[in-house]
Amino acid sequence: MAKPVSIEVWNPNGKYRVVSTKPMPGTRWINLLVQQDFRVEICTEKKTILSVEDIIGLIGDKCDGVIGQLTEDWGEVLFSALSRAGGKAFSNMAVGYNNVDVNAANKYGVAVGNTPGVLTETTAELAASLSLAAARRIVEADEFMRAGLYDGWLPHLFVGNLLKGQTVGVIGAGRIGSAYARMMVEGFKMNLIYFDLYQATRLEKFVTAYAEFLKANGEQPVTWKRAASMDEVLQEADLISLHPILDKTTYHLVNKERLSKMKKEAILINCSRGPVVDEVALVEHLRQNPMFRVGLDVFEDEPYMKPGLAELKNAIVVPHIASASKWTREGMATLAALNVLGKIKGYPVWFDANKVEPFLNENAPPPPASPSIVNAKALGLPVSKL
Ligand SMILES: NC(=O)c1ccc[n+]([C@@H]2O[C@H](COP(=O)([O-])OP(=O)(O)OC[C@H]3O[C@@H](n4cnc5c(N)ncnc54)[C@H](O)[C@@H]3O)[C@@H](O)[C@H]2O)c1
Ligand SMILES: O=C(O)[C@H](O)CO
Repeated sequence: MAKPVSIEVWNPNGKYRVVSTKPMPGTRWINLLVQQDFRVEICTEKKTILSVEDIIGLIGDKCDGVIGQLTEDWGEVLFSALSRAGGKAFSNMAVGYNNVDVNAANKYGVAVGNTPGVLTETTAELAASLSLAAARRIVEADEFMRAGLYDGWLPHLFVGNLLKGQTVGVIGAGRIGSAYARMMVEGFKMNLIYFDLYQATRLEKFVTAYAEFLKANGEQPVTWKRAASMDEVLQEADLISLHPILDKTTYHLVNKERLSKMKKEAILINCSRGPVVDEVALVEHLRQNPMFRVGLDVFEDEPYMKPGLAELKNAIVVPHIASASKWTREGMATLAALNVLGKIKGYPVWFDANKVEPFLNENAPPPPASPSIVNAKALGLPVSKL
């Protein structure tokens, strides 16, 4: 028997019932649902990570849709509970959906939404921040100052790496990986090497055009290369940032063997998902190679870190905040709510999940569509022609 959980209710007499497993930033997402006759229930439980049992309690006997979080285990048990309650729609408030068993959702005919398009630049900016912080040893230097250890300028004090002219490696050059690559190439004039299963044509065109611009201005042009293998990136790059999705093919993509292929003074950044890196092997590698540095936003067993990581000076660790800008988080909440709203109202799926601007315009009603449903094809859902 599921325990009762505390909730906040908006529009108690609404025709449709939608549950959000967490309070989400902004109020637009609530207003949009309320305007369309939805009763909105928001779980206000203090506990950060809700269990499957907690969520079954929230779903109850009648529930049309749920907005959930990447910390929750959306599998067979939850989708069957949602389906029994008459539910048709679920949306993660996240672009990544490795916490969702999409096959189970398909089995119960539940649409699964995610929130691409609003996280790209914000997440890439955090990866760039970690890159600079690691290259210039900013966290170590900050701790040193606060500890009262600074007693005057010294030629060797906190010497780090110059990024200009070095090579940035991107593994997974999709939306975020490409945005990060552009920032590092354009901002710091780094050369690019990337590995992805698909060609990043727009990124390649951008770097080519930027190289021509630099050359025309009498500056050293930047270069780019699509690597034939991931190992090529590991061997050649001075700074490597991981941006693939997490699935069976990317689990422990960076392991002991691959770490050993990287330059001794390389920097590794992970703003994708923790299990993409074998964190035990990483801790050992950081111990053995004090000049190797990492910047991590995500961890293998979140919210925990593997033993030893927290003590290492050559690691910068932040708590999964890559998407934490106000605009992005409010946008994620809006897109997640509209995914669920659209499916329940019988709207089609938006024609391009990467072009979500019309849904974010606060001065106009959103298009009558679900912005991004990952199993639209499997469920045979119609696509908007707008
Ligand atoms: N830390 C955070 O807060 C945060 C924020 C946003 C996204 N993310 C994570 O970042 C991921 C990527 O987001 P995105 O919007 O750029 O997605 P995306 O789908 O646009 O890009 C992912 C890229 O990874 C590539 N890829 C897949 N398997 C690969 C493999 N085996 N080797 C190399 N490349 C591979 C794909 O071809 C694709 O180009 C999300 O799935 C999510 O897990 C994390
Ligand atoms: O996948 C996502 O959207 C992120 O991890 C949230 O920050």
